[in-house]
Amino acid sequence: MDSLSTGRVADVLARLHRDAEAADRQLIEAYSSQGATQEQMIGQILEQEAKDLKALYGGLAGNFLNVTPEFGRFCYIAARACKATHIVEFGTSMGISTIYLAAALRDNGGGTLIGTELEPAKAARARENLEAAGLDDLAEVRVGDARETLKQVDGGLDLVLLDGAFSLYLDVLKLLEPRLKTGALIVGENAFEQASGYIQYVRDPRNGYLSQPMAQDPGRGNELTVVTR
Ligand SMILES: C[S@@+](CC[C@H](N)C(=O)[O-])C[C@H]1O[C@@H](n2cnc3c(N)ncnc32)[C@H](O)[C@@H]1O
Repeated sequence: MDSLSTGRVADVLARLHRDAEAADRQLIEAYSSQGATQEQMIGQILEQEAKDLKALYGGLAGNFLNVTPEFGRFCYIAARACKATHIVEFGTSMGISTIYLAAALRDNGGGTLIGTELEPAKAARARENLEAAGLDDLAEVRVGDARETLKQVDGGLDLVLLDGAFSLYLDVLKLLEPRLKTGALIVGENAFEQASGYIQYVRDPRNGYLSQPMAQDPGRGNELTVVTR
């Protein structure tokens, strides 16, 4: 049996998805009531990130902004399929995606996950949630800007999840690039074409990747990339 279907991990994830829905409801309603197109919303977020990224995410410190259960399961399946033992996650928040990925490490027989989160209070909650799920021995959550916290990462990465500030995906990828194994998977959530040049970079095969949008949740910027070099 896998850890997602039953037991402690399944219970903690069910509780966290409920908590997340309650905590983020107002924010989601506020965005949808603006009547803005998705393009406009992405544009607004990118503008805010460019102006003051720390203030933007500081203002969202009480929000989960989490992956959906379907996307979380996709991350688990991807990590199981490539028998991942070394994972990095950009954008840990309260640890929901971290739990899906750490559960895959556990079911793969062990490994290490490095997560990174700008907001100290969120990182602390992520650690508590990992502990509640019995996965804290597999995951380290680094506090601070990923452009600093991910400078020291060992090689041999099997999988990277990019789910932080939209405008930083290319910077974070470039930082991790020398540590990626051939065949490693990079899962991008909210990897939008108008942000950072990330999509253009990974879709150019000359850069050593093969990449395409995922069919899941179209419009949410889900991109699956494999390292081909
Ligand atoms: C979309 S949420 C991540 C959700 C999480 N992956 C989950 O499924 O529960 C993005 C997170 O990235 C964090 N973040 C934004 N910019 C960051 C940066 N430069 N370094 C580290 N974390 C950052 C934000 O504080 C926010 O909590």
